[in-house]
Amino acid sequence: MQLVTAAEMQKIDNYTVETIGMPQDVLIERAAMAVLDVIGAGHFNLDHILVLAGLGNNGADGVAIARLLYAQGFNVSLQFVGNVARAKDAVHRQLAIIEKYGLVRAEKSDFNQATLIIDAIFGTGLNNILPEGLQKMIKAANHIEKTVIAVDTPTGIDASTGEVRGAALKAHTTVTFGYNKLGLTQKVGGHLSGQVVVKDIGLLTPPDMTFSVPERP
Ligand SMILES: NC(=O)C1=CN([C@@H]2O[C@H](COP(=O)(O)OP(=O)(O)OC[C@H]3O[C@@H](n4cnc5c(N)ncnc54)[C@H](OP(=O)(O)O)[C@@H]3O)[C@@H](O)[C@H]2O)[C@H](O)CC1
Ligand SMILES: [K+]
Repeated sequence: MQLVTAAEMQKIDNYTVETIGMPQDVLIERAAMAVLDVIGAGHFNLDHILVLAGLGNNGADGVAIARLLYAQGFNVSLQFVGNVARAKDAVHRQLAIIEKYGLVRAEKSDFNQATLIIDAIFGTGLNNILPEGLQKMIKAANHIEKTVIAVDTPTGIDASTGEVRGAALKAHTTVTFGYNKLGLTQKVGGHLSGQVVVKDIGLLTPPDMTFSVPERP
């Protein structure tokens, strides 16, 4: 099995989008469908699903996941985490679509109501310690031991090293795309990621790609 760092995954993402020409929104849709596959295959309590979406492409995955769940009739709440004005274009495109679906973003969600939390706040683009407010929210969520499915990486875990950036949301399951991330197998990331499911979403690896981690059997 090949493990990758965040930078290597970014290179693969960019190659697939820029060189191969695969639209980013297609990858985001396939990522969302991959998470629904895992939800469908699991024994999760789906009575009230809370999706936490951030301002990067991880958040775009989360908004797409909320849309797919809503379209299937699930009781799903979507809470945006961060300043939506600073969100990436892919997130704005997904938010515009869910408005047409009639799914209204929740301003403030009560974690206690949720039976399942989908963590789509930060993924491989995490590049700094988490803001204080988010650290507090994560510690509170960990304290009530809600079932969490992490999208690509548990928020707060550095995908390359497994270190915690201030706080990290403990996941029951992590659905990661393309390749398993080194940070999900070591340090705190190795403990907080729960069961890691690697899903193919159509990412192509550059032919001249070199990996910093030797492939494991
Ligand atoms: N790229 C693709 O084709 C696909 C990506 N997938 C998903 O995308 C994420 C990676 O997306 P990216 O936008 O690079 O990163 P994140 O979503 O993790 O978010 C990073 C953004 O958040 C800001 N940021 C980072 N760290 C912090 C922090 N500690 N505090 C506050 N804000 C932070 C950062 O902003 P900067 O201005 O600092 O750069 C980013 O905007 C990947 O994990 C997948 O889930 C698709 O699934 C497949 C296609
Ligand atoms: K995440």
